[in-house]
Amino acid sequence: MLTVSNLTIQSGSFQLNDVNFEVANGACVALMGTSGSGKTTLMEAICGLRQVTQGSITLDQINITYLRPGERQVALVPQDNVLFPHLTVRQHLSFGPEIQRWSTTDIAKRVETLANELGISHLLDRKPTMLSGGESKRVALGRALATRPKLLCLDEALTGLDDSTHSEILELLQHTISSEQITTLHITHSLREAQELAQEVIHISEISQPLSH
Ligand SMILES: Nc1ncnc2c1ncn2[C@@H]1O[C@H](COP(=O)(O)OP(=O)(O)OP(=O)(O)O)[C@@H](O)[C@H]1O
Repeated sequence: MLTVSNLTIQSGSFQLNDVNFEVANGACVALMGTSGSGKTTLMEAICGLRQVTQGSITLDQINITYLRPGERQVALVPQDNVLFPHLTVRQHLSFGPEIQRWSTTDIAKRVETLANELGISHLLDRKPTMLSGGESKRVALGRALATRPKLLCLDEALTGLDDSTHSEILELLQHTISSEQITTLHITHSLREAQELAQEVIHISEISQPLSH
């Protein structure tokens, strides 16, 4: 379970005050709110990419507030995927497990499982420039899930896809979240998308104190 308690984040002149919410194990919560209300700032703090000034973030009862990003077991899929241009799809899927020094056999097994689950087995030797938007999204998701993180953070990860690719990736996410049994926090501006993917929709204005600039 993800528990965010009394969290305050200062980012330049922007402040997010006293944020409180939970995501139950294996559940998907959609985080909504107006543009500039601090959704990405909050997600980045959970991932360890922004410092917090007060409060705590716990994941399965472990206080991760001050851990380095790589120690948190939290994975992020940003809107623009940010794939590594020089790495193949296989290398993207192996990236996290290699950093965590998994055995070669375990890495090969995990890559095979994920590639099957995400429908990218035929793309394993390609580099990002040879992938479509939907294929790139599958790879970004695979890279995020490779080390079996406890929490998956999706920051407008479905924005910018054409209608049919959007439906295809939404379905894939529903399937993957349930088969990997992963706790998920999903930022979106689409209520329909939020309702289709998440069991609960929360608005940042409801879980924080009024913003001050
Ligand atoms: N590095 C920074 N320094 C100062 N202010 C920043 C910085 N990054 C973001 N902000 C400001 O912080 C506020 C929150 O931004 P954030 O990206 O978290 O909002 P958001 O809710 O995710 O917006 P959107 O829905 O448009 O993506 C905005 O007012 C933004 O201008």
